[in-house]
Amino acid sequence: MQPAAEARQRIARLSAHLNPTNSQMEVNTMLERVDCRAKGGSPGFKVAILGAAGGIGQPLAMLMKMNPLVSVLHLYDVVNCPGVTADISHMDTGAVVRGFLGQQELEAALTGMELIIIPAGVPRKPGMTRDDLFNINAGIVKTLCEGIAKCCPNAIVNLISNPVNSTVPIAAEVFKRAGTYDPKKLLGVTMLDVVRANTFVAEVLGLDPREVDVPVVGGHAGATILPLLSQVKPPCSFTPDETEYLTKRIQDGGTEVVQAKAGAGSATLSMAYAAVKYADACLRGLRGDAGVVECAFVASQVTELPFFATKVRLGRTGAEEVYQLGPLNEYERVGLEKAKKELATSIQKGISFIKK
Ligand SMILES: NC(=O)c1ccc[n+]([C@@H]2O[C@H](COP(=O)([O-])OP(=O)(O)OC[C@H]3O[C@@H](n4cnc5c(N)ncnc54)[C@H](O)[C@@H]3O)[C@@H](O)[C@H]2O)c1
Ligand SMILES: O=C(O)C[C@H](O)C(=O)O
Repeated sequence: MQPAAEARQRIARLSAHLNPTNSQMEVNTMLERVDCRAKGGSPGFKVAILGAAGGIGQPLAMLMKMNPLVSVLHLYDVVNCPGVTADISHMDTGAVVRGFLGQQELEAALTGMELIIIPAGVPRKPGMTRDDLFNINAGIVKTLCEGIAKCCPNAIVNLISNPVNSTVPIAAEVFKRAGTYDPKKLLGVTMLDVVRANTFVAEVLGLDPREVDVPVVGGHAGATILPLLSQVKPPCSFTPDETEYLTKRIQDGGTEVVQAKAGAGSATLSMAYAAVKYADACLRGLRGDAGVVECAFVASQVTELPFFATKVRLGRTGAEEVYQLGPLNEYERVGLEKAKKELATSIQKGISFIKK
């Protein structure tokens, strides 16, 4: 018997006898991985990037092609995707890359995928807020999520397109309408706020940023970005001036890049880095690794708002545990009230866009 056929039989036997709680879907996923290995691809997960030819999409595609947890990488965009795909596909890493161009190929891009990363949409120019992107990006996210609901309803979705505070509620409403909504699987990516917070705090403390862990909660726009400097690891303290400087710099990190790029877009390279850091955490969770915890904007009961960013534990089914805020100091309590006010409006705007 061929090794692949043997492995298929072994998985089918083992999952039936050893772990009867495995769903048929989980067994199928394991079998697909064996098939992929038999065809020369690496074992791992199937990942699609929607908006793969853009400023974030291209470096994100490159970094995901380098990720050993990825076996199949689908790149989808409405322009320039064949070139990006040809380029990335020459990298001698394990993942098999396929490109998909235009709405007519969206379903093929999505079918069978386990993780979908969405950086599709327009970026800011100087003078704009993230909310100014709503009119264009809301429709893009709606269309892509309708495709996900139809073709890969069980996939984990990492949503990057701005304004995240509204696009996540839009995606949730699309999935609810389609009857496929699983709150654990819809994750708004706020990792760049954490990456920036770690960097800026490390600068002030004179530490290596890799040793620093700053929880950033709330949402992903201006005052809704709330770094919890009282909970920084390793434990440390800041003067009121340092707290004010760091909080403002973290909240305005996106604008700092938009202004420096002077009309040529917003953060792309640091965002691709943050997106891969986050996607890798999701894949480790899917693989069953224990203790994978990162911040994300998710369906939440931590506050009275339906969505909120906090630390979440990522597991086989997505965001399996949403952590509470922990003790806040007075500065953070004031920041939280301000964040919640702005967030409530942005969340409602997203929900109304679908319900109108
Ligand atoms: N969450 C975050 O922390 C964060 C950080 C940076 C940027 N962003 C957001 O990410 C988005 C993308 O930024 P960028 O710099 O890559 O922009 P970009 O314009 O360089 O790239 C966007 C890509 O999306 C594609 N696209 C447009 N409509 C599409 C559709 N219907 N289907 C598939 N692809 C489509 C475009 O063709 C383009 O290639 C923006 O909304 C930006 O604000 C979010
Ligand atoms: O600032 C932006 O518009 C892009 C992104 O949200 C960021 O934080 O860099």
